[in-house]
Amino acid sequence: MTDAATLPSRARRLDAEDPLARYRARFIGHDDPAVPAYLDGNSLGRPLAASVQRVQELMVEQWGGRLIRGWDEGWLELPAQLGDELGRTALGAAPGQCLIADSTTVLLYKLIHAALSARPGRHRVVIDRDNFPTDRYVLEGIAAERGLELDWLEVPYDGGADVELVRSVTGDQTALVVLSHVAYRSGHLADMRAITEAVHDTGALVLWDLCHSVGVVPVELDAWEVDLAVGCSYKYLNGGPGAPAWLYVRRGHQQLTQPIQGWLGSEDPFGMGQGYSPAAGIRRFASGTPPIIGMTAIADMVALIGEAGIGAIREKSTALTQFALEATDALLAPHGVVLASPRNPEQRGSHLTIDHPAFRKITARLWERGIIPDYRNPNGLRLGLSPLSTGFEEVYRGVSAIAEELAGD
Ligand SMILES: Cc1ncc(COP(=O)(O)O)c(C=O)c1O
Ligand SMILES: Nc1ccccc1C(=O)C[C@H](N)C(=O)O
Repeated sequence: MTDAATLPSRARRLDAEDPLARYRARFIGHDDPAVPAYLDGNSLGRPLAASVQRVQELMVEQWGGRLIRGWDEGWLELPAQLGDELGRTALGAAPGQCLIADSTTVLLYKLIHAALSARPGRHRVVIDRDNFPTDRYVLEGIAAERGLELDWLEVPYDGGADVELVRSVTGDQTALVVLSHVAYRSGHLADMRAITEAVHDTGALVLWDLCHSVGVVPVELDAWEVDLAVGCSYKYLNGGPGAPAWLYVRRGHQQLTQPIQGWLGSEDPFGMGQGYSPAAGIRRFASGTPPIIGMTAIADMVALIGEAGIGAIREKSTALTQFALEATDALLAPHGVVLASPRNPEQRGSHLTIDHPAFRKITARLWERGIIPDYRNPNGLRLGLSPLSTGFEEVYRGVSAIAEELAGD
């Protein structure tokens, strides 16, 4: 049992010994006294200072200077180029399988349809009950549209999908399974490799949502034979509010087609001919004009992930959530706070959810103090710890402020 009195000195020591600590200074606002603890990097990551310059260059030199010529001079290739970089640094994906585009919601729509068309004789789809709302809503909509049956995976409140659960709801009628790698609420980290294999044993495809794991949990999409994946870029990829999402389509599935038949996914966009014919390769999963400004900051974070190394990032992420857990046990459990995330660090991503009936009320007071966790209905606070921008003392300041607010409640 951690002694509460030792937490501040332990936090200082962990910061002093942290091999990634020097990267914190690269983020805007990391030392802002008005925000003593930013614990919401899993909703919106901080901006990198490098991105200010990159956006400025884009606007002044490329956009302002080159004008429409910019499209011929590289913009059109950026979604696939940046996708390749992301694949290399964070996803274990060889080039030609990732693309930056649209939002996660739209990519889910495209890839669910694409996958279902690959399994025409099967009429059941699976998703977990606690998946992020957009994943559930999109799948529910498509199931209704295509006359499919939905099988719900009932996951434990403080856990998530595992192989046994997946096996219990899949069979020879299952066309597709849609799961999150790290659960948005509990933070549970699914065994992507084993579950993908179990789904394949039934002949179905699997679509993984990596919103809460990309950039913090290493994955090997190629080696684990993942079919399809999507993720956003505004959490641990620090792309900024509304930055575009990304998709992965395994090379062997790139004969699939998607339903939003836009000109930039066609074989010859500037031929502007009659009738849609999809491009070869990953580009067929694009639809409209790529958001060039919106994807600019992602490039800086992808480069930083490459520099720091995804393995080292995962180590710090685990150390941060472990320290947050110890601080929670020591400072918050006495107030009746309950952990709603896995205790085993191997089974969780980079955030913890903790529950208490007073959390709805005290969140506003915390935000006013610049202590910024996320509130999640009905009783949850999420502590999202972004390994390259969050420090251990920052975690301590956050958890002790929560304890103060609970004590004063
Ligand atoms: C697991 C997951 N999927 C999807 C989304 C959101 O999708 P979109 O970027 O389309 O809003 C989020 C968070 O916003 C998420 O956590
Ligand atoms: N995109 C957002 C826009 C506004 C507020 C929050 C978000 C989030 O990303 C929420 C996050 N996906 C979650 O797991 O709760």
